[in-house]
Amino acid sequence: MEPYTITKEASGLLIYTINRPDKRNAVNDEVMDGLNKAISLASNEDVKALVITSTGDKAFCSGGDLSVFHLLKTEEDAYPMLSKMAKIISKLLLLPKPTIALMNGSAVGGGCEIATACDFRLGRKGIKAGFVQGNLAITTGWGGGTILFEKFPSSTALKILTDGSLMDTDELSALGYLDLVFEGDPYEQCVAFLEKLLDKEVEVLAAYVAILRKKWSDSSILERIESEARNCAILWGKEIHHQKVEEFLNR
Ligand SMILES: CC[C@H](C(=O)O)C(=O)SCCNC(=O)CCNC(=O)[C@H](O)C(C)(C)COP(=O)(O)OP(=O)(O)OC[C@H]1O[C@@H](n2cnc3c(N)ncnc32)[C@H](O)[C@@H]1OP(=O)(O)O
Repeated sequence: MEPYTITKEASGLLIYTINRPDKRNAVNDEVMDGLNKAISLASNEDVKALVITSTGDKAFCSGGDLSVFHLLKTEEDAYPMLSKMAKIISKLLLLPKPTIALMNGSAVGGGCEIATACDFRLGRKGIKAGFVQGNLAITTGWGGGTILFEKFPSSTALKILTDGSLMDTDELSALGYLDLVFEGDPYEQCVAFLEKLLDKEVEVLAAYVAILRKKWSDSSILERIESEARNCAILWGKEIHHQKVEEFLNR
């Protein structure tokens, strides 16, 4: 089974689908590489927006693949993986096209980091989402914390990160984290949400998005994201993190 698919729709949408439902659509190196490829393809002039979603209805993305990444023991082991995905999420954040996280299932850990980097988040009724990294004695490491502080009031972002809890769609909507809570077919709901956007010329969409991207590219956000990855790597190398991951894997 392919770990991801990339499809171009006649509507102008480019759809990146994580296809690892047996692992709750956890991110491994192949998923990272696929996302990087989709982001590059989204720059093509016939693409109006990039949608990130996944297979099944249990999980949008459960973050880093713990069955693989738990083998990374030291800061030096972990940093290359964290920095690789942080660079991809930075590229997603600054993509000169609108981006949509179509959350067909729960988003946990790095799954929330991917969703937070998108311009819009559409969540299926009944899903949950949470930045659980703190429960694993690490922080976000792919840029999600930096971006959350960029997009939300600092007290809201700090509460979400330090709580580390899974929030339901009512809580996520109250925080302004979800732009739509939907029922029914995710793709149909996504197209309906984007109906007016998809009716605009790609140059108009790109020009509006450029205003937003410039705000970030003028700041030091890329350096701040890299610093987040480095600090996460330091925590990653500590024994308490490995104990917490073992607890999950042996639950
Ligand atoms: C890498 C760092 C990155 C970062 O932010 O920097 C991170 O993402 S750190 C956070 C890593 N993610 C997690 O801690 C989430 C772990 N998963 C869960 O909490 C749950 O699985 C959940 C809530 C996503 C779904 O719960 P549900 O009850 O629906 O499913 P199960 O827990 O029974 O899991 C089913 C199946 O999937 C495997 N699985 C789930 N998540 C992961 C994962 N992140 N990596 C690898 N495998 C995962 C789980 O082991 C089960 O497999 P099975 O073989 O059936 O035991």
